[in-house]
Amino acid sequence: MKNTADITVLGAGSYGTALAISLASNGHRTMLWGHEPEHIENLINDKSNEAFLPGIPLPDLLIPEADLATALAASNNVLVVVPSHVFGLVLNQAKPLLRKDSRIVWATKGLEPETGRLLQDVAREVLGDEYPLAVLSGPTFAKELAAGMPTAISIAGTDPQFTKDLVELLHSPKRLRVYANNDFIGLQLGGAVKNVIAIGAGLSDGIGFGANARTALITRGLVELTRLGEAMGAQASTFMGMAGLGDLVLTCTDNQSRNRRFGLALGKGSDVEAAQEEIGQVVEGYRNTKEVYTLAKRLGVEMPITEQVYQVLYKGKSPVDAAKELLSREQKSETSSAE
Ligand SMILES: NC(=O)C1=CN([C@@H]2O[C@H](COP(=O)(O)OP(=O)(O)OC[C@H]3O[C@@H](n4cnc5c(N)ncnc54)[C@H](OP(=O)(O)O)[C@@H]3O)[C@@H](O)[C@H]2O)C=CC1
Ligand SMILES: O=C(CO)COP(=O)(O)O
Repeated sequence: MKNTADITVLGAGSYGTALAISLASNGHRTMLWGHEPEHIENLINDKSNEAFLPGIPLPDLLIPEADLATALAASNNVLVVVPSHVFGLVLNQAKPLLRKDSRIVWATKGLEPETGRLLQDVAREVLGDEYPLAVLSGPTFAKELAAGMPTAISIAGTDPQFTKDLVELLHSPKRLRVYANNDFIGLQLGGAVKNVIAIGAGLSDGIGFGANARTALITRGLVELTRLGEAMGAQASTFMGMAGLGDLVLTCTDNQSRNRRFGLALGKGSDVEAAQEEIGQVVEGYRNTKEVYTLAKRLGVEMPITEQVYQVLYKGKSPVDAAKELLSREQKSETSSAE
């Protein structure tokens, strides 16, 4: 009993801990693995994750664990919540330790660094075809989820039984509403592209533009995301849900979003390094902008907001010039799908 769990979470940062708190609060024994033994020691001693979610108590059913083998042996349900740039690395570490009946779900939002591949492709390459896979995506700030504030999220995967079991584990009538979705690609893509658009919204607000500009960025960001999604085989309707419109509105409008705060700092004149340092946690959109931009170019998909965010982050363009360029684009029809 001591070393068994209903689910194991890999990644003891803000979101991994928030999801583990949520699962344990639902009455499920939840093991939370982190790669830094000292950090895990602190979780055990403090009964909270002071580094990432200060002041929020860890439920008794949440068991911090520093040994990856122990964590993976404890349960067949494995929820990966590490940043996208170490997603492949962590899966490679996990692979020899997985159980035969392991099932893998991730809440990581992003694409593989450099290649821009979806995380499902990384998972398949590392783990082969035998393990059921799933993804969680949607508008969920870790702090609110951990505090038990009402939240809704979407889930999709390769195996209907796994998806159903995950809904059972995560769903809570009081705190967390979980929507099953059948668009595995769309949910992954929504979580990656919204990071880029949130940086764009932050840039716009940082420059001093107002609600009109922010809302236009959200709306046209949704159009870009949908275009890219359709080119990759996702369903357009997915992007009107939690993982599209939902996450865009959340991260483009609220300063809990690190991507938005990163954009804000740049719009106010900080350089990339200083802005990242100021935030001190993962800013997925920084890397993801390059990957989404490259992916869009490869597929011939027009993504003007992503293109301008890319120019600011990687080509030294000033945020004001990027905004001017977006505004001075040729006239378009809003209703034509090609525009
Ligand atoms: N926070 C949020 O509100 C939400 C986050 N997400 C997504 O969840 C993912 C994780 O983000 P989040 O928890 O917020 O990030 P944080 O920056 O809060 O935490 C990241 C955690 O990952 C750990 N980590 C880094 N490298 C490794 C590694 N090689 N092996 C194991 N662990 C590692 C970090 O450890 P260390 O501190 O030692 O580097 C840290 O504990 C991201 O893809 C993010 O987009 C999705 C929805 C909401
Ligand atoms: O994904 C998130 C909310 O859904 C968290 O957003 P940030 O990574 O921008 O903080």
